[in-house]
Amino acid sequence: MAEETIFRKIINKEIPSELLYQDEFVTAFRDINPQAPTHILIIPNKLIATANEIEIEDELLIGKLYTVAKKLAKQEGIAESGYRLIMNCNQDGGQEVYHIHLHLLGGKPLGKLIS
Ligand SMILES: CCNC(=O)OC[C@H]1O[C@@H](n2cnc3c(=O)[nH]c(N)nc32)[C@H](O)[C@@H]1O
Repeated sequence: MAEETIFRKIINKEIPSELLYQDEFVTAFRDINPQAPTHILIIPNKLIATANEIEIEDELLIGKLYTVAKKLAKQEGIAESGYRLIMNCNQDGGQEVYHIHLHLLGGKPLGKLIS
């Protein structure tokens, strides 16, 4: 069984964070070390360690991360200007917290990721 991370404490509101969204399936909060004017993490309340652990029964849940991201992008006023959605997986992908999270980045030109 995958190990719980700091994100469990954020989901449970045991540590302070700016919760932007929470329902029974998904929680979203601002990144503690923002890499853009808008940098939000959107995570499933269910612990899934990495993208490699996403199973067929998680498909609707994963889709929900994107519909919450869309809502937040609109709320942040970056829907039209544009934003980036990233999920890192494991070491080479730069994953640091092993509870999958979708990064929503925007608020400035982000440039080409892979030129
Ligand atoms: C670097 C990309 N790879 C990755 O795994 O991202 C993990 C992301 O989670 C962020 N983060 C870590 N601890 C906390 C915390 O206690 N609170 C908050 N609000 N964000 C946190 C960290 O800044 C990083 O962007």
